Amino acid sequence: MSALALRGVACLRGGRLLFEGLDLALAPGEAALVTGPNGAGKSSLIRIAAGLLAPAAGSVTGEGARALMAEVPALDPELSLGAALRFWSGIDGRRMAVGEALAAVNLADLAPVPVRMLSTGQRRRAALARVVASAAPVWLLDEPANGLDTGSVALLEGLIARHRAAGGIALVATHLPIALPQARMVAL
Ligand SMILES: Nc1ncnc2c1ncn2[C@@H]1O[C@H](COP(=O)(O)OP(=O)(O)OP(=O)(O)O)[C@@H](O)[C@H]1O
Repeated sequence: MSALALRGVACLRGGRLLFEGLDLALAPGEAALVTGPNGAGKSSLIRIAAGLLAPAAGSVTGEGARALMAEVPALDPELSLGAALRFWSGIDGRRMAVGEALAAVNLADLAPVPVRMLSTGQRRRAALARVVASAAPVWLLDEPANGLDTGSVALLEGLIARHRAAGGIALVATHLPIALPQARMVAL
């Protein structure tokens, strides 16, 4: 089961109120697209939903594990891509999921290559593989399309669609166009 609900959420950063009174309820299969100009608070909202940043007001509740794809992928640059992903999936008890996740983002061939040698778009897809491997029902994606070419954006859209079709939830912050059919729009 998956669910994510934000009620009356306000965000204060560095003494500035970025937004307030934000309500959003996502049920299984639903998605929301968070948009807004630079500095509007998109990343902050994703961090609030992840439980990494406390809202100044309101609450975040939900059901199911949440997987965060942050702007900087937390993958050890010195490890091979496969080993770096297995570190995290091992913590989730899902080491076996790495091969399938790498194939899902078209990076299977690069599993032996050190993370530091990956290109910008490959790093982004590697971060996505970490989310896929987690099998968490709630995906929190911060600028997932940054650095992706057209084909990789289509791949990202397909993975989100597959995740939703399986009952997952996606909260996506982006300043680039991403096709998320019937997504709620959250304009900051
Ligand atoms: N740790 C912090 N302390 C104080 N202010 C911060 C902190 N982190 C971010 N901010 C400020 O909060 C505001 C919102 O930042 P955030 O990264 O959430 O915006 P964003 O909408 O994701 O922007 P962008 O489109 O540029 O990525 C910015 O003005 C930023 O300077």
